[in-house]
Amino acid sequence: MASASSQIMLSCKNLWKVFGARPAYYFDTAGYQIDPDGLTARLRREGHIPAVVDASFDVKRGEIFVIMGLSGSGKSTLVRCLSRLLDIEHGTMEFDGQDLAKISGPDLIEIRRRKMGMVFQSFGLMPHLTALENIAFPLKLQGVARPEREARAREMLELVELGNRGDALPSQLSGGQQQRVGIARSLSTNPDLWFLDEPFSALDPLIRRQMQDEFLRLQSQLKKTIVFITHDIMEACRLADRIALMRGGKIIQLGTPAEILLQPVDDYVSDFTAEVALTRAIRVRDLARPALGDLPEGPVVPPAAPIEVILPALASGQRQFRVEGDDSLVLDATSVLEVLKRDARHGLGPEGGRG
Ligand SMILES: Nc1ncnc2c1ncn2[C@@H]1O[C@H](COP(=O)(O)OP(=O)(O)OP(=O)(O)O)[C@@H](O)[C@H]1O
Repeated sequence: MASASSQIMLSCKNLWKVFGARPAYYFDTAGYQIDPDGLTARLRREGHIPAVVDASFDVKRGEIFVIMGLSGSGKSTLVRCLSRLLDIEHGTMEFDGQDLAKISGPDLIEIRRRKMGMVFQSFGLMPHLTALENIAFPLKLQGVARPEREARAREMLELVELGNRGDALPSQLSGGQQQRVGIARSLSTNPDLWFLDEPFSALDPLIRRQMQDEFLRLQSQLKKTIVFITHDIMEACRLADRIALMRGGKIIQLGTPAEILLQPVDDYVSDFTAEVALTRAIRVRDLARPALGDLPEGPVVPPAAPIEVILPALASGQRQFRVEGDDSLVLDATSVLEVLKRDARHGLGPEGGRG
């Protein structure tokens, strides 16, 4: 079995990023124990912006790790630190056995070019290059020969289902198509760590939803390690394996979507999640419990299905459900009813829910 550490691709401890006149001043005393709340207050008092405050987390191999928070909470700054577009003031970021914070010069360029992929909200395509040329561009920077990079770019175009639009310029493509090109470009170098900063925010809601489905389809094939930023809780709950919720530079809760939705750490988090219809966002496996004694007769439900799928059976009196593929689990009507009650309190019925 793989060791726990090999399942972690990026391990961050006590990261700080501060904007202002002399941020380093506050961190350069060896051996001094930082009091995060005290230091944050002092930084603010003294005209600095603590944009990332003492952030610690691990990103596991193959997971979609979503960083979520309102505007100004520090999401982009954190990801810019992870990709080393910004230098941190304090902390460690272990990636591939090295402290990313300590790498510089050509080694850093190499890591960014070969091991990291990035997609931004503003698609960032070069307007005078075709879709195919845009996708091949990072490989050109790596010195890959033309036939090889074009073959790879064609493969990536197929992957994002734009195989017939390789010759189009960005201006000839829709927003969703441009973002597909951006995604294909960032994947052309086969990165180990894939950063996406609000990649679908500029798209209208319908296209956005399609792109989310597309993204999940891609991920089920590619199994990349992904850090995905969004300010949209619904998007976070749809896509994330785990969510880090930021406020004022701090990670205030880190957990699976179900943990964040069902066990919010405080009122801020529960307000943040109030408009998510749990019957859609919570899955059968989130509420299933170990079966005690004989398994119930009755319907078998897929573990990944949203619990709304069992509502018709619940309405016709079914009280227990078996979980497909795992005979040790059952789902009880009582736990589902709790979720229904919470949705009703927030005006989110099974039909009217927005999640
Ligand atoms: N280059 C900079 N100089 C000074 N302050 C900055 C700089 N970049 C970001 N900030 C500040 O840091 C804080 C965090 O900003 P950041 O852009 O990371 O937030 P965000 O959560 O990504 O917001 P949004 O969703 O609006 O992009 C904000 O107070 C912002 O004003």
